[in-house]
Amino acid sequence: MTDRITLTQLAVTTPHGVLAHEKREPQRFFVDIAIECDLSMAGASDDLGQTISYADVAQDAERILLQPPVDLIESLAEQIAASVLAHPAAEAVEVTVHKPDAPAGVDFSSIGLTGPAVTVRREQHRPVVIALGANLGDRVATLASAVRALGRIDGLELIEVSGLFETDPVGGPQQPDYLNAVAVGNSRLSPWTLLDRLHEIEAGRGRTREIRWGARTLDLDLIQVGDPAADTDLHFDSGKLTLPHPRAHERAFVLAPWAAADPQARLRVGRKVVPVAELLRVADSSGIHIGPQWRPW
Ligand SMILES: Nc1ncnc2c1ncn2[C@@H]1O[C@H](COP(=O)(O)OP(=O)(O)OP(=O)(O)O)[C@@H](O)[C@H]1O
Ligand SMILES: Nc1nc2c(c(=O)[nH]1)N=C(CO)CN2
Repeated sequence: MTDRITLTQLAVTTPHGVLAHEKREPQRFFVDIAIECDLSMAGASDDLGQTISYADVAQDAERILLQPPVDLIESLAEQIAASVLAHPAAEAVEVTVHKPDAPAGVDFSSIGLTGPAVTVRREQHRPVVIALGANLGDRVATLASAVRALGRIDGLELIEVSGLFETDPVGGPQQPDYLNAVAVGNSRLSPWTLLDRLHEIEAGRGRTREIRWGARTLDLDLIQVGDPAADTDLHFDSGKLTLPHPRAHERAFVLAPWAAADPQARLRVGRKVVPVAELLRVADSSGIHIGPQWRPW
């Protein structure tokens, strides 16, 4: 991603350093932050909710600099990078912490921002769960080509794809049976960017949206982003995207392939984090059957 939000030379005078006197006597620190994220949606919508507020980033960084003294500017840079990556839209961040007045036993030029500095670059790396479904056309061929397309998304790394499940349609008008599967992986993309990529893959395989829960050549849903067991999962409703997927917890056609792809998987349901295998035990699985064999990747 080439779009960037940058904050340059955030200035804080505060005590940090290895030497005892540095922990008592405040000195100047300057921080540069460059965030890689997709700004096209916010650029089109003029909506702060679709980007990252630079004020939030700056205030978080200042709070980290004002914490009780630490030894290393590496530690400050790492903490600031982590605070930026907590924003859903951040794909990567570069943080530089300058310590121009550091006691190093030598002189640095007095022109410009000189002296020691460290730079760290950290990338987003969130677990993602994607559900696949098809009930029109050559279902196996479409789902296999969708998995290959997922594998080509820059910023998404697939780890496992479940077997196929033949499932009775749930909701909507009378329609053919579905084949369902679930793919799990890791992604550095923002969830909105990833959803856009899923919609492109659907559109490329003849997906149209006329009737809610109607028959479709391909459906790709984003089920979960982040890890609820580590409390790093994203949970919000932004209109265009709700996470986790609001109906996943009760859909055996999602839970069965998900548990097959990742037997340890967990899902946030309201305030609880519940094993997917447990949700599957209580879901109505009467219309779920093992589907045809496949090796999609
Ligand atoms: N987690 C999500 N995954 C996919 N789409 C979502 C999600 N949250 C919200 N949406 C929105 O829902 C809209 C409708 O999606 P879609 O046509 O795939 O629904 P559906 O598959 O018929 O029904 P369901 O949402 O119950 O699975 C999408 O355009 C998308 O913006
Ligand atoms: N069996 C089955 N039923 C559904 C499915 C699906 O993928 N499989 N998807 C729906 C809307 O996403 C609605 N109903």
